[in-house]
Amino acid sequence: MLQLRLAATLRDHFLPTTWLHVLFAIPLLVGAACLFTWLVTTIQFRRTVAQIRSRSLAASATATANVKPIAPPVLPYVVPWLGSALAFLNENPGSFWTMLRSKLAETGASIPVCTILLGGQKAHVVSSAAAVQALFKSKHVSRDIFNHQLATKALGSSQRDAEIMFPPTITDTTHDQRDKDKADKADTMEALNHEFLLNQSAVNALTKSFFDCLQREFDRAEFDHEWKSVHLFTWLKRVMFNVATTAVLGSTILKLNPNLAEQFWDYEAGLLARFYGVPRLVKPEAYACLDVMLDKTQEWLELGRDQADFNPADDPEWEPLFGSKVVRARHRLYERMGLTARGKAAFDLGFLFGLQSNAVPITCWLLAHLFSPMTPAHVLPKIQTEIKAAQRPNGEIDIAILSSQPLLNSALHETMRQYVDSLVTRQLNKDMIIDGYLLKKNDLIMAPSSLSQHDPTFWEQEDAPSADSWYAERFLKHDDQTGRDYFSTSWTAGKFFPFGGGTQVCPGRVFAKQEILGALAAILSRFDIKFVEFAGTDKNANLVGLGKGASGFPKVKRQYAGNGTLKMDGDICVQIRRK
Ligand code: HEM
Repeated sequence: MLQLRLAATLRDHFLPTTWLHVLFAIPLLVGAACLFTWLVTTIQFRRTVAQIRSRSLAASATATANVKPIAPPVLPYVVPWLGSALAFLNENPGSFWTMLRSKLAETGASIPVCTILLGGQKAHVVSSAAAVQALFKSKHVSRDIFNHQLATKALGSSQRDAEIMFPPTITDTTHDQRDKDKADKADTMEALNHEFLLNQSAVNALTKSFFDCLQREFDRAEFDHEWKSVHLFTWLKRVMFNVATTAVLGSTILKLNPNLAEQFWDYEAGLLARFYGVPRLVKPEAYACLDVMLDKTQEWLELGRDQADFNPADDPEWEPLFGSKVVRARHRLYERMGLTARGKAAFDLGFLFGLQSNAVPITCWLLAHLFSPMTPAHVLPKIQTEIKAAQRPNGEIDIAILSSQPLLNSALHETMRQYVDSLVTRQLNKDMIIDGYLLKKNDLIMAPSSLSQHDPTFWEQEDAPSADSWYAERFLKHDDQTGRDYFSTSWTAGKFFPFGGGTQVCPGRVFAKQEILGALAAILSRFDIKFVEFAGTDKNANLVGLGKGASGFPKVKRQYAGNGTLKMDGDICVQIRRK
């Protein structure tokens, strides 16, 4: 009634009849198109689910898995072409995957692969252990499109530099081609990462530099033998960032840009907004520091070029200008590749992202849980005992012993399970069958860590605590013969992959574990720390006390799905003194 009256008023006073019809027809048509899309996609979804159900009944009746592959169900959507893009692009961490999980659970069928439409692009989301493992093993997937988009949109490189840095992956090759590829591979980033990041002696050298710098920072810290109140993570986040940067990239980059630590967390928080092409107007903060950081990084690279220090004669484990061997090797490779100065700076910042964006927040979350009054009281003392067992008589930490401590490892892996939110994304270079589903060439395939790492049907087996809660002992198994607990992840294959998987699994994973455990051990062995209360930020971004109750425990910051480890919104206030 109201609409009709409004139409009559508009017609009589303002608009000619034809315009009025158009004005009212547009929203009606859009609404009808959306309703139609929702109906069609819902019917299609239900039909595929029914097919999946009858397929699994047939398979179990004949006791064979030999069933004809079908296309996965497509999650119903309302807006044509856009599909689930708007829901996917929300900044409430984990919510899209929780919605997807409950939609699939409602069907009552087991659906290990489901397709979502993201702005015209089909993406197959895999969640069963078998499907994720098949993805990691496949030789017919690559990260080419993802890498190019990352380089040009998120890191700020030119198209040309992105093409040089990420040449197209060749997956179907002849014998000759394969031999040629092998020879070419010797001079790639992958080979470089193996030599300078994954090789155990390289990792140990990086860890040693990290420890040396940490030692100096801790000696410099303004803590005495008297108790002092501090917000632990505000202090630690900066210390760890500067120490890891110095150990890996050298101290000069920080001298040239003393605000790198602050700029970095804005750059980091905006990475996926830039990657998804969210306009500057909508999210100016995501772009604000990119140019400044690129300029400063370029300045640092130019200093190196002038001083010709990419190739120091004795290639030391560490020197101030470019830090570690891995960074100097990267710069020599950039030169051979012919990257522009801007491109080199963009990829160095990308490397800094890899180095910092997960290890620092994981260390903070781990400490937050260890000091939280909600964590059972035996956990922290047990971890302190394990750290003590790894201390040499002179107080130094033996990293090999530290890395083999069961509870410490379990707590670290539980923290990664809980907080790493990465989106392993590949494109299909060929039609592929995964876990009985037919996936088409050129589609995307995604393994969201959050979906698998929070799956209650897997993590809550044998009465284990809720998949959404932090449980220090989750990765401990009991050995009846020795009567001891040991740490194990072998039972989690395909369900726990904080470092991604396949040929592009994180090359920094070995160093990351040593760095996090080493930082934790160094803090707990050098300082006495007493938990006072949780802290949160008020409207003016000042830290305020929130008491000791569960509601004060730090929240996760808003971020897009897959932006790496969730960032902490909050802190803990502690009393600290030197031992
Ligand atoms: C807890 C700490 C860390 C986590 C959870 C983590 C996670 C990841 C993930 C999920 C990927 C993508 C893998 C894929 O697509 O399958 C990745 C890539 C990468 N990470 Fe890490 N990472 C961590 C620490 C580090 C550290 C300390 C470094 C550097 C020393 C590093 C360097 C890199 C690099 C260079 C890549 C890109 C590799 C490529 O392009 O193929 N990461 N990381």
